[in-house]
Amino acid sequence: MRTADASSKAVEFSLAEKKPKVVFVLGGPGSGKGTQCANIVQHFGYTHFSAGDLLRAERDSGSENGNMIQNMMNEGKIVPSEVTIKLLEKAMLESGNDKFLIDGFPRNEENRAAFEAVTKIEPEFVLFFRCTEEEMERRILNRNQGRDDDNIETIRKRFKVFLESSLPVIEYYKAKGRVREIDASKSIEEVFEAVKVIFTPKAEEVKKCCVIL
Ligand SMILES: Nc1ncnc2c1ncn2[C@@H]1O[C@H](COP(=O)(O)OP(=O)(O)O)[C@@H](O)[C@H]1O
Ligand SMILES: Nc1ccn([C@@H]2O[C@H](COP(=O)(O)OP(=O)(O)O)[C@@H](O)[C@H]2O)c(=O)n1
Ligand SMILES: [Mg+2]
Repeated sequence: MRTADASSKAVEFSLAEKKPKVVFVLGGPGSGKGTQCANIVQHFGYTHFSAGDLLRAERDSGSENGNMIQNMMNEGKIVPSEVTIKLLEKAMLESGNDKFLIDGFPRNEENRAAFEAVTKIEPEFVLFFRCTEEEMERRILNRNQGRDDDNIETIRKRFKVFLESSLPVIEYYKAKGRVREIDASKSIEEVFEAVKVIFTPKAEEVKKCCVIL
């Protein structure tokens, strides 16, 4: 039997076997990724994994990587892919679902290339929440989740990492026609209206349209 602790070879085989559907959810810190993923889960049957949440849980579990993760997060830096991908694989394999929202990943080229090499999974599409820095900063400073990295000094570092390392990943998928971009500066409800259009199967849109007619 393949377990979560199985060798990476077996895990790779198992994920390839299951061929899960993956949507990457990207956007700057505070753009609303987690908020909208919770809405998508309720309406569209996906399972949501936030790379940041998985890393924080790993840090808090007393793992040998705990200090490294904490130090990277405090600097707004991106944890080596090996660590994050193992956590994502384990979570996906244990979930039993076959549709995943992967939030805050891939955050740099190393994340992207390593995930593809290890899992052989290509995302269905990339949901990109575009938001101004001014608005993201305001949201993070009001977030009140007790996160050490939600302070102005670290926020500025995270914005820089987003521009330098994460935007190129979005550009990579844009060139492949896989990015679905949303104006995330609007209210939570307005953003979700735009999200719903993207996740609603085309046939259902036609059905709705026919009922109205
Ligand atoms: N569209 C929005 N308008 C105003 N506040 C929002 C919006 N989306 C999310 N928020 C709030 O902003 C903060 C950051 O949202 P979050 O979903 O944690 O973003 P991310 O995961 O991208 O960092 C949270 O406190 C959330 O309640
Ligand atoms: N793929 C990822 C995602 C997050 N992280 C780390 O986790 C931190 C918080 O990520 P997050 O996704 O929870 O943050 P938000 O964008 O939700 O504010 C990042 O600043 C990184 O230090 C990472 O190293 N690699
Ligand atoms: Mg988040």
